[in-house]
Amino acid sequence: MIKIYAPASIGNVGVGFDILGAAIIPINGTLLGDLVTIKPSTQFKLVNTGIFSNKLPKNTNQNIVWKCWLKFCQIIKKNVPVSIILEKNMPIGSGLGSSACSVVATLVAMNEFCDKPLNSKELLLLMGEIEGEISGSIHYDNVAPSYLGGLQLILEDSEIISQKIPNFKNWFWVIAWPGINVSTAEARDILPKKYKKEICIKNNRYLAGFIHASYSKQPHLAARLMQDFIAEPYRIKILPNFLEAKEKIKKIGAISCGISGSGPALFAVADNIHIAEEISLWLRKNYLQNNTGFVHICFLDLKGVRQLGQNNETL
Ligand SMILES: Nc1ncnc2c1ncn2[C@@H]1O[C@H](COP(=O)(O)OP(=O)(O)O)[C@@H](O)[C@H]1O
Ligand SMILES: N[C@@H](CCOP(=O)(O)O)C(=O)O
Repeated sequence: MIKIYAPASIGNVGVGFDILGAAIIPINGTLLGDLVTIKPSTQFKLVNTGIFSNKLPKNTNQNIVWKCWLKFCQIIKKNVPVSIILEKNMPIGSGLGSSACSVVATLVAMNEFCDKPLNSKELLLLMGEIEGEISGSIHYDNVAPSYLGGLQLILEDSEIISQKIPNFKNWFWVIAWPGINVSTAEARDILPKKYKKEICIKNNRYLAGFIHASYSKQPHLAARLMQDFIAEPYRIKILPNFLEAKEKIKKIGAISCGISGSGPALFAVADNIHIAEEISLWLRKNYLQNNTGFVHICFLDLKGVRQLGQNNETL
């Protein structure tokens, strides 16, 4: 039996549309991501469990887990009959890389189960391809951090797809999902096809500055540069409470705040636990729209995908 956990992630991280992604884990150590368990079987079987399993497509052939299994078998040119349990703990269309969690956990589990026929670059390419089929275009900013951990800079170079960059150890990442869903494909569709030269230059300057500040250990500069000129101005119209919340969170003391992925989740960064707790409390009272919503204070998850034992301890 192989049991794999893939963590939730924050796509874009404000300044890096489709270029930066961060894997996260609540500071209390609870797992925030999907779990996939694979056992040998005589034919393909998929059982969905977990709090958000009732939101998955009813038809197995529409579950990404099935798509991952099929593509994996096609690539290795072998039919591998398995029984899969998907523990769907991440809400779909939340802005926390829910589909990426399922894709990463399934492909890593299949690869382990088959004694690693694919190397990590081949696996990541496949993860990006499947994520692209769901959201309309390939973007690695959820699958790369969920797979590799930490804060990932997507390079898509001929040799290297993504690399980890330094992070600030005292940053607390508060994430809030209000309990409603936004389709990533739709939130990508509303973005302009073209941007003005000034916006491109400004965006390049801020992103380059953020990477520089991360390497030269300047947290306040890094936080100031975490601004989104590409997606946020267009997505706020589908996230009616976001701007108000951002203003309030900044007043409480967040050093940065933005839309997580394509929303509706948001993230805020605080450089001390007291401010993080105050932000978390305010979000719980004011940003959640129903009792399925949640708020977590997180660290970056530096490990990324991992194998778990029977009792969910990391192996
Ligand atoms: N295992 C799965 N996890 C998440 N989404 C899935 C899964 N299987 C199928 N889907 C479908 O894929 C789409 C994912 O939507 P998307 O908005 O991209 O979610 P997210 O932003 O949370 O990754 C939805 O239409 C959903 O029904
Ligand atoms: N860069 C993507 C990230 C989407 O993340 P998700 O968690 O909303 O799927 C985008 O902004 O479209």
